[in-house]
Amino acid sequence: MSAAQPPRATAWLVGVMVALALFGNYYVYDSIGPVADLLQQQRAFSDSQVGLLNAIYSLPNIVLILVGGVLVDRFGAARMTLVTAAVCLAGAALTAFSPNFTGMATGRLLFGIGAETFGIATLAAIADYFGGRSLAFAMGLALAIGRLGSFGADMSPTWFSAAYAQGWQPPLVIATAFAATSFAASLAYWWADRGPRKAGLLPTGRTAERLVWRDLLHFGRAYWYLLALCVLWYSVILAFRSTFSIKYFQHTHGLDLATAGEMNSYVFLAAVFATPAFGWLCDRVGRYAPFLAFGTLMLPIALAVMALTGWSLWVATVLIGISFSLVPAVMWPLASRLVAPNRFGTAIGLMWVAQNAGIGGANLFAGWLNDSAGASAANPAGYAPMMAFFGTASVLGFVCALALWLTAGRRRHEVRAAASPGRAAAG
Ligand SMILES: N[C@@H](Cc1c[nH]cn1)C(=O)NCC(=O)O
Repeated sequence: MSAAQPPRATAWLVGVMVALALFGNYYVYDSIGPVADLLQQQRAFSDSQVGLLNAIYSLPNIVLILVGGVLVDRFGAARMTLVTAAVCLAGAALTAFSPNFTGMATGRLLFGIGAETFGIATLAAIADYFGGRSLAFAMGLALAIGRLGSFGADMSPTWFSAAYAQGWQPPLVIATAFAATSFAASLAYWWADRGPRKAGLLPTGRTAERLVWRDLLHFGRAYWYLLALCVLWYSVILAFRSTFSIKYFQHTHGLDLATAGEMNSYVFLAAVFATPAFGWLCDRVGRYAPFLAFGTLMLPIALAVMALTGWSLWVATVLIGISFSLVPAVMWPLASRLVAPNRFGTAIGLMWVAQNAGIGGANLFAGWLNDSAGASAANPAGYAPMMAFFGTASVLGFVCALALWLTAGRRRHEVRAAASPGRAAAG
């Protein structure tokens, strides 16, 4: 980090541009769930095909996200944000305008190739401008605006009901317009970044984020618990919330599309406010692992409430909302405490590789389970295997959180790690 920093006003301007770019990107990410039922009715897509439209986002990133991190280090956050936003826009357009499933799937593939590296580039952008001052809060806020995009996608059947009345395509054209907004914001960020970068006010190289291949697997036990938890928790929450939950609410709880989308969206809306608030709270209290364990426990309880009781969907929605706000708010700062600072990039890259494999696999497996059991409005019991799968994975995630707590998350570990980041890895 250079001693001089960009002016605060410039930092916040860049923060706003990056947050806007994330908003559009997360809207597109979550744009498939609301049209899942329409794709089945109008284009006769199976659940496996719908699952594949989201899985194919994750699958290339099992490898590419490692390359993406290196490219961000080499070419800088602004350029990579711009380039990847353009790739995402092309992918969203291809998804919306393709006449067949293969074209749509190719569009989602392209979007996925751009979007995960875009995620790293935007984190790096915030680190460039807020390193050493309000970094966690700024990252929490940017993530929160991204969640607002996910909320918008879920609310879209209500907000853009006329578009949905015309069929599956107009909602995806709207998603393309949001991808264009994301590209425009990335362009504005790239433009605003030129001055401070030329003036030498930004880091010239992020060696701490560079991948060191020979060190790739040399992390402490606690890190591996966190990685396993990241895979299990994100696989359940994203495969369920972003792909199958709206359909599940429609078919098993008798909600119409707009109400099901709204119900799903409240999880994201809660996260908009709660994610930065929980991050702030953990920083104040100085404890992470207990909050993480609590957040992960909420997920299996929510799934059990949905699958096994006749309770209002509100109960499960509140529980998932807590989990979805708390776990990401704690996971990324905790990761920085579990590994040495100069290996943080490698650690996140590896976590996202495994996370993408998990999300892709969970989407495919859940779609296959639904198809095999004939899950539909006429056969709501057919969703039971999918819920059992998600329930089991989320319980295993909680077990990993407990193991992490015992290994490196006791008060003495966390106090020591605060004094010297990365030391908890030894615990
Ligand atoms: N690797 C991303 C996956 C993602 C989730 N939503 C959009 N992309 C990630 O983990 N991001 C952090 C997050 O919690 O959104």
